[in-house]
Amino acid sequence: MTTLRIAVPNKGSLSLPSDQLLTAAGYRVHRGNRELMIDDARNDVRFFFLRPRDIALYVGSGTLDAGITGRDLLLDADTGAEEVLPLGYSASTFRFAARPGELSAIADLEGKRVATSYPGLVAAHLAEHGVAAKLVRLDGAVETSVQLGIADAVADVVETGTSLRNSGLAVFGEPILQSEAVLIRRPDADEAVATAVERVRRRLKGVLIARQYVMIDYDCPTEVQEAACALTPGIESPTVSPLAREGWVAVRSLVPRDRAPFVMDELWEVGARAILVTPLESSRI
Ligand SMILES: Nc1ncnc2c1ncn2[C@@H]1O[C@H](COP(=O)(O)OP(=O)(O)OP(=O)(O)O)[C@@H](O)[C@H]1O
Ligand SMILES: O=P(O)(O)OC[C@H]1O[C@H](OP(=O)(O)OP(=O)(O)O)[C@H](O)[C@@H]1O
Ligand SMILES: [Mg+2]
Repeated sequence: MTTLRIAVPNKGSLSLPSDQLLTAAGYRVHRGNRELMIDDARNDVRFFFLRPRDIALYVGSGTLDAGITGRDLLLDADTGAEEVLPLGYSASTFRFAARPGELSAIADLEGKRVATSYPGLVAAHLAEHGVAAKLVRLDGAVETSVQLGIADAVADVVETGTSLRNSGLAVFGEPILQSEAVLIRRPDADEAVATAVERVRRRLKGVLIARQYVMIDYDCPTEVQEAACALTPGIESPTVSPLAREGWVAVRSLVPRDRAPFVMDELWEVGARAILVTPLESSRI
């Protein structure tokens, strides 16, 4: 059997949530001594801890089979690695910003200097819009470049907007990209690798579903069963079982965690009783 080779971010905002997700999915990624590589023999996986920016390169070239990185980093590297599952954390928007009022649309960047750590992504976006601008490639703290006079605008990751505000900049134009952590895989994998990557994808997806959903159980009279099930359609379909009590059924379904209190109110109002909500440990859907 082939040992799957998976790249995991070794630092930055992707690192901790990636470790937590993999651990919840049953993998052993704990690095007691900042190891660069860990063998998880039980799962037949070898994890490589790499800079998030480099992960798409390793996976795109087929050196590694799969990895976790940011969608923005994946597109910036443009290596042929494929996104197979959005992971929900390290979410951000990729935006243009300049001094408030100076620029208002992407076309205004014509002939201007744009600082960024994501030159591949920004060059592709500008070319798509037919805008010729000069890219200034920086490693980080991109927001400061306008104040220091080496750029007229920036293109950067925005989460809360605090970094932009602190540098006296404001976003303009349409967002370039919505980013989040993603599971990626190599192109042209053989069947054994493709199957093993699919197993990882299913495990991670199972944890994400368990985090997003809760199990709801309730009893209701058969005459309101349809109305109640409409409130709890589940992912596929609710499970309906007969109750010993004549004219009643028991229903079990998944509901989005943040909707659960509202669904409970609505179920009660249509006549459901004994409504119970239970968290999920994991799932395979
Ligand atoms: N403030 C943030 N909020 C959410 N996601 C972020 C934030 N900063 C960076 N990211 C995401 O993290 C990934 C960038 O990884 P990177 O290695 O740059 O992490 P970092 O936290 O910026 O660490 P560093 O720049 O110190 O290496 C990208 O996918 C980016 O969208
Ligand atoms: O909208 P905000 O909540 O302020 O977050 C966005 C900032 O976070 C990241 O910076 P990071 O701390 O990684 O520093 P860097 O620019 O050196 O990468 C990103 O590059 C932005 O600067
Ligand atoms: Mg950064």
